[in-house]
Amino acid sequence: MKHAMKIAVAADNAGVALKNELRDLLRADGRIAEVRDLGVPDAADDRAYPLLGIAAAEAVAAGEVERALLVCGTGIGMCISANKVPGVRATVAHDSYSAERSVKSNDCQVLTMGARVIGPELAKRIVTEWIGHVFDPESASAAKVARISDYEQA
Ligand SMILES: O=C(CO)[C@H](O)COP(=O)(O)O
Repeated sequence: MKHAMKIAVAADNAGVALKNELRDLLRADGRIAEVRDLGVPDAADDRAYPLLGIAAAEAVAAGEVERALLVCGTGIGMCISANKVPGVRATVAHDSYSAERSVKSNDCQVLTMGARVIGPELAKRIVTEWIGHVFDPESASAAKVARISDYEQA
């Protein structure tokens, strides 16, 4: 049987509506074993994006989940925050090709999006595709990604 992925989702109050839509989409996707919602639950919760983004990235780094999907207003703050966690590679992407290459070229475990940048239907399509992409450790990209890890560990 194919391994079913675990994924964390999180957002600040600017991204929570889109995060909740994407969470529900992922929960209905048979390729996902578990969708862990780290919050915020609704727009009344004004916790700042770094708290949520770092918590999700730490879950990735700890191996509790394979991937994380993070939403804020632009996706940028979540991306910066997640990338501060050692071992985590996060990208903001609002197009199909970038989301695909973030996995295949860069072995990114974290995708971030901006709810003030992208509409829900396009975001859903990109996320559905993103889940299907896998990094090939035998690919020519692997040595390049390893250089990033080497720098981080030096
Ligand atoms: O988009 C955000 C961070 O990148 C966040 O949702 C809003 O941040 P703010 O503009 O600093 O309020």
